[in-house]
Amino acid sequence: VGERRPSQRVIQAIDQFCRQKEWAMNVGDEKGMHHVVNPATVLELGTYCGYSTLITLEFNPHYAQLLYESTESERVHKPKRCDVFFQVQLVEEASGDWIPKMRTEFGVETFDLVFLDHWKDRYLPDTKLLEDCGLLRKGSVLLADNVIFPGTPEYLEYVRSSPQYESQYFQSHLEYTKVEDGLEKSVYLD
Ligand SMILES: CCc1ncnc2c1ncn2[C@@H]1O[C@H](/C=C/CNC(=O)c2cc(-c3ccc(F)cc3)cc(O)c2O)[C@@H](O)[C@H]1O
Ligand SMILES: [Mg+2]
Repeated sequence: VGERRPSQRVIQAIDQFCRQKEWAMNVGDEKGMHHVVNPATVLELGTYCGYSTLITLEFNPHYAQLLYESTESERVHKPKRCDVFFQVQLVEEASGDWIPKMRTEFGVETFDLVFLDHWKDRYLPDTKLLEDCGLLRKGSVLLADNVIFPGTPEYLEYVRSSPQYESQYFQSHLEYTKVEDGLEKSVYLD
């Protein structure tokens, strides 16, 4: 998705390294989102090392630098209005601070897909923030990693009990392991 994200060879190298040498918290090659959605405007919460990305929010400068190096994406501090399709836009800020600015700074009306993979206790507050900022539309998809392990119980309870979402669990395994984990896909019904 987008010619600027790390090449498939980089992804394969990351997977091989994490399987054979040192585990890391990438969504991984088994869970991956390719079989779940086909988005246009994507927000990722928690870049980590840029394994999966389009507009991505990352507040740790070390991880942000990793993405710049691996995708030549421009260092975005004051992002101009831009066509977010097929571009990597990294915002080195906390999601809670920047979600309210998405429309004015990026000209984003609504997101087709939000991939939640940052601190697990931020999934629910950031989802509510996206709703309050009007950044979700009928059909927007929230895709959440780690809903079983490490687990996001409050978020899961919310999207599964709220009449505003149609939720579906895609069972898989914690990246590079045999531990159960999975992705929760929640479609916003508005
Ligand atoms: C403040 C809001 C906010 N704004 C912007 N950036 C933010 C942010 N909050 C966090 N970040 C950045 O996102 C990334 C964090 C990701 C957090 N992910 C897991 O904790 C995780 C853990 C396991 C696991 C743990 C323990 C085990 F034993 C096994 C597996 C497995 C997984 O797949 C996991 O995703 C880092 O780059 C943060 O700098
Ligand atoms: Mg994860």
